[in-house]
Amino acid sequence: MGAQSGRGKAEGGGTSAPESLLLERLGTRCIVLVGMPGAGKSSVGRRLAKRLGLPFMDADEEIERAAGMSIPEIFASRGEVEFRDGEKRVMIRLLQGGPIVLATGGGAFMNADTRAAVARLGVSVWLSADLGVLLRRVRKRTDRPLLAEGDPAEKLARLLAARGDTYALADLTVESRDATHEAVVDDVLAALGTHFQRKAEGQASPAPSSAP
Ligand SMILES: Nc1ncnc2c1ncn2[C@@H]1O[C@H](COP(=O)(O)OP(=O)(O)O)[C@@H](O)[C@H]1O
Ligand SMILES: O=C(O)C1=C[C@@H](OP(=O)(O)O)[C@@H](O)[C@H](O)C1
Ligand SMILES: [Mg+2]
Repeated sequence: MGAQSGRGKAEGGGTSAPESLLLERLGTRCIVLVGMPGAGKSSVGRRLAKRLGLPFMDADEEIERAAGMSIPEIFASRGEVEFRDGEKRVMIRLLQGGPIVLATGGGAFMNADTRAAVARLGVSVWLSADLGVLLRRVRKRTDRPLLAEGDPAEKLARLLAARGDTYALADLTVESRDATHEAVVDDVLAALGTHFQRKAEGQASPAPSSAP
């Protein structure tokens, strides 16, 4: 047994010092991954959680579990409005269970109530990616109702144009580049580390004097 402690398990068993510090600074907040379909929220999120030794939750899976149906079935039988309603409820419930890594569905962060809950209970990370990368990735699966009909490239472009400014409200932006999942996990960890370090330094520095 090494001398290291904590929940995060680095390769080889222990917890690396930066990851322990990150967990300490995260406290009970959730790491919330937002962004377009194909950004890697689910697959990168799962690996990120493993690296930190945190539970991983995928809002889409929880919605499916609660409804007893797949997402395409929910869209087909109940419609998108009801899906979004359930999504908001599930997001707020999951956010209350931190610390976890939470992968959202691509539309979840568009809801203002959900964004307010994320701001209160989480640190949000926009996994951004260019359209070419997204398109290659979403072509691997056909269970996204919003991309099911018509030209997926055009649909993705329209979704990104409508949502990009809102995703940019996230606390952090990390490019979900065309590299391995683990490389993107490294980038997310680095961005979180810098974010918490800056916050810690901000709290430690004295208030600026208003004296002339
Ligand atoms: N960095 C990456 N490298 C290689 N493949 C990736 C990467 N990120 C995501 N993918 C793949 O792209 C597809 C969509 O990823 P997923 O995690 O489901 O995205 P999201 O949940 O954001 O829609 C999956 O097949 C996933 O393995
Ligand atoms: O962008 C969206 O509105 C959606 C994205 C999907 O999740 P992923 O982003 O994980 O594909 C899923 O929530 C649903 O099909 C709607
Ligand atoms: Mg997903």
